[in-house]
Amino acid sequence: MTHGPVLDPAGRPLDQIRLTGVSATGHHGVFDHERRDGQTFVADVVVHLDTRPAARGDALAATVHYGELAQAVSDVLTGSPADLIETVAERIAAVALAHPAAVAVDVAVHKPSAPIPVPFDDVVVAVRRDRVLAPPVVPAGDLVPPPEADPLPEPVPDAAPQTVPDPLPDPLPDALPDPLLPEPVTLVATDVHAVDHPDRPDGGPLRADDADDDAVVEAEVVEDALDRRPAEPVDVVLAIGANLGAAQETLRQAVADLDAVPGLEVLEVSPLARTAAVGGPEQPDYLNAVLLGRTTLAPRELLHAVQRVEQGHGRVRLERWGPRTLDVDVVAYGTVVAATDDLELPHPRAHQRAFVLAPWAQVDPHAVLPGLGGGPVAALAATAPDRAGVRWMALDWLTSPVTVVPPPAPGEG
Ligand SMILES: Nc1ncnc2c1ncn2[C@@H]1O[C@H](COP(=O)(O)OP(=O)(O)OP(=O)(O)O)[C@@H](O)[C@H]1O
Ligand SMILES: Nc1nc2c(c(=O)[nH]1)N=C(CO)CN2
Repeated sequence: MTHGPVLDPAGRPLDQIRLTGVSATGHHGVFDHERRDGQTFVADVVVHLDTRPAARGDALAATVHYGELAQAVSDVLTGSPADLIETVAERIAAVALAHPAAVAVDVAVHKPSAPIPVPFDDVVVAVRRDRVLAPPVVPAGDLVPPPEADPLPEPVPDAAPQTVPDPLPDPLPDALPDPLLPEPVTLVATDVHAVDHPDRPDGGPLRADDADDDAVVEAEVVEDALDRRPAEPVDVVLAIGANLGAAQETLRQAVADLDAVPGLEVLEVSPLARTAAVGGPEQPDYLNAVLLGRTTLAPRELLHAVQRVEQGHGRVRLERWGPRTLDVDVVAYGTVVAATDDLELPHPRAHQRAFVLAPWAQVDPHAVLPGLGGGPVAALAATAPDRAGVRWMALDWLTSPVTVVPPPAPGEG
């Protein structure tokens, strides 16, 4: 394989477990005869890891069991047919990275009998994947049991510059227009002032006495800059998650529901991640995804719109961080930084949540989370405390006719 070493955080090459020449008959390919007749596929896998913890305790559990790895690789080769050996390579990478000790993996898939009309020796697709540049597919067939909660080796975002996406973002456009607020502004508490309100017939400031005369006005109408619509559409990032019911189907529907919100357009949808629940009670794994969109709604209007979508899917709030049919968070609204009683931007916990950051980095590798604690999303994903809980990503989850990730079973995870 032509990839160089993967380095540890101190810049030293990591150890490797090399498994070469695993061969099996598979049915991958775009031609009917390939699907029908099958042919030989061969895989080479190099797992990059620190083998010292295993050697220190002479403990198989602390390393990657090469026998199990070989079986899993063979299962992918013989498993559900894919058109491309690129897809097969990603599935194998996903299997290898399911081992908590694996920091990165090189996979080569050979197809020596490929239907190529000229004499040739071999054709190979070779990929390197790690926990930042994660495989965008789930392995075919059953999920490998989730890894035990062993401590992960230290992340190596700085250590493998040849493979990990550049943690420095592309320069931000100079004039990232923030039509709402001239500069990123921190609103420390609800900042009460009247603003022009788009819903008021005269467009003027909304006042408490705008309410129906017969209605009992119990609360003062309090508005702040987060109620103001932007002069131009603003880029937004939404995170969706679910771990109750038919989670994948709910998330698919939620994407459609959000796109149907007047004033909100969904532009990109991340791969679907299966993630261990973070915080709260014992609960099933989540399915999570991130949507990139554009809105003409005010931030608080957007919050209320996403909350209506949650409610439409039977969301009930019983306990903090409890299981839910659907959660939709506003992760970022342009570059606005604000903290009010009901809305914080960016979302106050987004910077530490791999279940948000990892899918976001997949759909936008150069994304930057604004605000204090923000930074390049791919780099934040690589160090987020729950990064080991991000188990699989499925690329085609919106369109695939079948469930690409088995719905989490109650108590599982
Ligand atoms: N950026 C934001 N996106 C969504 N909700 C927010 C945001 N900032 C503040 N909130 C407030 O958080 C409240 C609780 O939201 P929710 O019930 O979805 O929390 P949660 O999903 O259990 O936990 P977490 O907020 O940690 O994701 C909402 O009623 C909302 O007013
Ligand atoms: N894996 C995962 N864990 C969570 C999630 C979530 O979406 N995914 N949402 C939470 C509250 O929003 C709390 N914990």
